[in-house]
Amino acid sequence: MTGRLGIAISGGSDSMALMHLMQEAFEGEPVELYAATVDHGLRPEAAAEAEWAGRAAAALGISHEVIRWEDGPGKGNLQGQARDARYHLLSGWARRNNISTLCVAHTADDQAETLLMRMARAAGVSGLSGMPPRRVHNGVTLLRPLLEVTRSELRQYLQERGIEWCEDPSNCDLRFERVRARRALEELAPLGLTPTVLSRVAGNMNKAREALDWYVFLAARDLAHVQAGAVVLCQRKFRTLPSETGYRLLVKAIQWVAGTPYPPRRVPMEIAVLAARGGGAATVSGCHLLTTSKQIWICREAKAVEGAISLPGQVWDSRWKVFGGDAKGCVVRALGRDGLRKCPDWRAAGIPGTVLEATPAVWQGAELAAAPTAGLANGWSAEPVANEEEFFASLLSH
Ligand SMILES: Nc1ncnc2c1ncn2[C@@H]1O[C@H](COP(=O)(O)OP(=O)(O)OP(=O)(O)O)[C@@H](O)[C@H]1O
Repeated sequence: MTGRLGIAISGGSDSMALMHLMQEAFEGEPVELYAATVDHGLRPEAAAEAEWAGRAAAALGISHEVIRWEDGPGKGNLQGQARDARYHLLSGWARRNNISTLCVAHTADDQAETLLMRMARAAGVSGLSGMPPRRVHNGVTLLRPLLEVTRSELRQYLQERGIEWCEDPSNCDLRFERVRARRALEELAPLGLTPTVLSRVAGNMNKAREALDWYVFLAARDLAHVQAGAVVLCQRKFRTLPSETGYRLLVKAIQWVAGTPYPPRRVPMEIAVLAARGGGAATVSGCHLLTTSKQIWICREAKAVEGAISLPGQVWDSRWKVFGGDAKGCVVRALGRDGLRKCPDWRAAGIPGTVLEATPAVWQGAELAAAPTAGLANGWSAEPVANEEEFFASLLSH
């Protein structure tokens, strides 16, 4: 069976080299290569460069598509928006073409620049792991096979074969932090801080991160469970964890409860860790952290789910399914403080009121028809879409 591999080519030296290297590596193998270029429409020359990249692919017999960024950019960080759009468009293209793996041409130089920029933000082990060699984006596996190869090695390879590439003028624009980092690296090279060495540091950090994730997973197995869609930790055991393990466990719990791939910012997280250790409360990333005499609960923040509304049987807040009773004229909304007051038996389950307020209830206009999590089932059930095992599994994925 023939497999398909995608290559994201900008027309720059790195991705041109990647395309040629892959063409050489898979010559005669049952692998079909597909290339794509995103035309962001941000520079007048971009369309011509994308077409040029297409001709370069065609010359190697590789099918190529130009993908235009039709609906951007909006206000704010232009580079960030262009990058997010690029990954979104490329992964969409890959999915449409049954390409499960897409290669991008980040080099050791890119990795070193990333590391330097993250150091400037006082990054920890995860940040200093740099860009991962493999990650899944939007259901497509992104591979970075050139992370240990330098840009100058790739350019030498291209020059030796007389292969041309496009120079992107923004690579010299000192308004961009990445360009300034590149300049700084030239100064640092005499100290031995070369792209190769820094990308090796990222590799070492990546191994340390994997080890930490493993200990976080073991700790969670020992002291965490999932209840009413919230992550619940044993406070006594949590206090004995090394601070980095506890910090990472809370980050992952908050990400899981909030359903976001992005970790919360450092400062609110540090406040949350202090609250968890000291028996207090905190709000971070649309989640509420509260403590009872023996437990730490991480639940959805009531305010974050105030506007969430769905029909019975549909998924509510991307997290719950409510079903069972007579659905006529009913909608699913958060139980909220008002709803909780209408549930006389809510204390029986031993779940804090703040946690229950952010769980789903069935409403008929202003009337509470059912609140299955708060002891008022009336023939209805509420089940989280993701189970506890998925929380544990999320601790090992990044
Ligand atoms: N316009 C584009 N079309 C297709 N692929 C691109 C395009 N721009 C970049 N790429 C791919 O991404 C790789 C990295 O490029 P670049 O360093 O500009 O990316 P980035 O995505 O901004 O990096 P980062 O993720 O570090 O911000 C390129 O080598 C190429 O494989």
